[in-house]
Amino acid sequence: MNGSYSLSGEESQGGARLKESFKFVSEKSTPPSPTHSDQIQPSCSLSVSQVSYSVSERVGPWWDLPSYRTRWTRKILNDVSFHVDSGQILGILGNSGSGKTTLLDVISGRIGKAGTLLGEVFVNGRKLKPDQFQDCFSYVLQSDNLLSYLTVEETLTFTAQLALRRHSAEAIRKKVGMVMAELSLGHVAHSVIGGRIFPGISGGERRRVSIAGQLLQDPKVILLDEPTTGLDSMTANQIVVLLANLAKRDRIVIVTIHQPRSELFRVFNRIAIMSCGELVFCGQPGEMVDFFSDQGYECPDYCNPFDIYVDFTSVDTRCSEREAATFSRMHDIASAYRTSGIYRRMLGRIEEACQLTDKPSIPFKSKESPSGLSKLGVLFRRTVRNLSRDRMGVLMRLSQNLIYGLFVAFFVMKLDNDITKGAVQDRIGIIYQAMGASPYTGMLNAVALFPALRAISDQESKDGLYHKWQMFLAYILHILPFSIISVFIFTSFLYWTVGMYPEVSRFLCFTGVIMVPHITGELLTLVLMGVVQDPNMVNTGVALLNVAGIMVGSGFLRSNQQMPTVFKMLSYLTFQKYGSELLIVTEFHDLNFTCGTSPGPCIMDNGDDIIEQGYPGALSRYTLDFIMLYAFLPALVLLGVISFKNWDHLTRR
Ligand SMILES: Nc1ncnc2c1ncn2[C@@H]1O[C@H](COP(=O)(O)OP(=O)(O)OP(=O)(O)O)[C@@H](O)[C@H]1O
Repeated sequence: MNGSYSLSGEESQGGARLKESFKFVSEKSTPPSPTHSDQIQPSCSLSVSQVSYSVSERVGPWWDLPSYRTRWTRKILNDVSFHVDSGQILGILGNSGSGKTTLLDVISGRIGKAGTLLGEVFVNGRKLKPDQFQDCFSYVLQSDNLLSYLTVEETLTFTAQLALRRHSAEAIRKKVGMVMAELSLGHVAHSVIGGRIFPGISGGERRRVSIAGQLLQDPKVILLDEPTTGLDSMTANQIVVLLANLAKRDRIVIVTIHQPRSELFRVFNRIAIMSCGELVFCGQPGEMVDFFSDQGYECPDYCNPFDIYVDFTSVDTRCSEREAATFSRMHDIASAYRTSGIYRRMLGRIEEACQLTDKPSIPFKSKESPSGLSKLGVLFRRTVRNLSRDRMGVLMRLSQNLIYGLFVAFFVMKLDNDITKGAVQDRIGIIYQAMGASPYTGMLNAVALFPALRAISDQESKDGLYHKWQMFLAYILHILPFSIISVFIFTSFLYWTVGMYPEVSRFLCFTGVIMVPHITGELLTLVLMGVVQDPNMVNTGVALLNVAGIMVGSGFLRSNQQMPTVFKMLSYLTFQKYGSELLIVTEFHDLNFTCGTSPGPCIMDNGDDIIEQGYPGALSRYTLDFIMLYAFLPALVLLGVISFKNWDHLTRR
């Protein structure tokens, strides 16, 4: 080879050196000199030493019982070690499933407890304790979790308010301005992020906002999982160059990347290649060319070295012969790397960092987190601002109960006091509908709005900004005014249109009762979302619970006195029992009926007879029923806090 790699664009200092190193390959000359960043005394170092991660998996699917019962241990990471200093950007390459994300999860301390983790992570030669990972690394996930209706500046300002306590509003504004300038976001500062159904900033800008959110806490080590996925090649390049510039400002940047363009070869200070959970190479770009050439795997002219070296080290599983051959090649390359000077030098640097007598302290992210109450306030304001800008969402929220009320009113028209004209049946029908349907509207709201917020809180809670239960509480606080107004609109229309008991105090009681099933439907959905990820499953669960509650508790399908004891006992656990009893009393107490033109006395001429027949003693339990009904709200809030607080600890993989 005659040093003929086609690296287009103007040559930087590193680029010139790189070209040289390509020539070295063909001439089998001395290894390349260290890069500029290697010569500066680093202020921070990250060493990953002999990290292995394995999980125990079932061999077959659940419908094949014998294999399902058998387990095998799968090694996802195998003895991975590397060392990076501040000022450097490390690019981790590898084919899909090679373990790149798992490696970042391990480094950032987010791997969970499902598998067995061996090895150590050192920062500045100091071994990190489990509770220190979160405070040390910033992690930008593959997908951007941002609130669609906020502007770029608002997004970053709220993040800053969650992360930084001792900063005044002016200091936060300055900090946000600086970070936006660093990431070239000034021109979109007042643009909304955007979502699936309305346009906002571009994909590349969204990525930069995600990165900017992390920079607000001044991390020394930033990990990014495939930040260029889904971006066009030019934008992807710009992102990597930007990350390299971030690294130059005394940070460590580690980035996993698929198919980088060949120009980026000179941008990375270190390149690692992963295959089947092993680090088959980790070194400087020039060293990589030399190493692969020495093994007999030269990169042909005009080819992208990234693609070629990843291909050489990937295992092709399309057929068993190819798999055996490519696995053996990968194994040979990995073994050669482990016996190479590059690997020895890297181990030497880890040892050096760990043996320093005067080790610098661990550079934690800015930990001036505000008090729990302040965080709740920021989360509440952020949620309100985001959701209140969703015009359709707000309109639907406020009108959904009313639309439902229109159906009922149109169907019933006007209530009569004549028993022969359905005076009792129509009233019970309306009460049944109002009790039975209100939880569903609440449930639909939660399923439509909460998953996006939960995704954000998943990420931000792992970043240490707040706890998930705080986001849950902020969401509940934000729904209260909406729920109150929406139910009030519904009951005002229905109550007076169909002609229920014409007394304002009873109307208010009716509204007060209907409020609870509506909010309970939403709360129950949120509580289940704390433990179940799939919103469809939550939907089904809440719907079934509501059906069961109305069946057992309301007394409409079967009289409470006739129910078997077990159902009677269960009915006390349903809000429908207290709500239905209250609505029956509110409507029927002291209501006089007529019996049309039939001769003789009415079988029932007062609503109190209905109450005594179906709900004996309900009149005297009126206040107690109200207390019991409203007790469901704090109980569910408490359950939600517990579920959001604890479920993660139990289920983290
Ligand atoms: N907890 C787990 N249990 C079982 N298998 C797992 C677990 N975590 C990861 N894996 C498996 O480990 C392998 C590596 O996954 P990982 O996501 O780290 O790969 P990757 O290199 O990031 O892939 P991609 O580039 O496609 O994102 C995959 O085959 C994945 O299915």
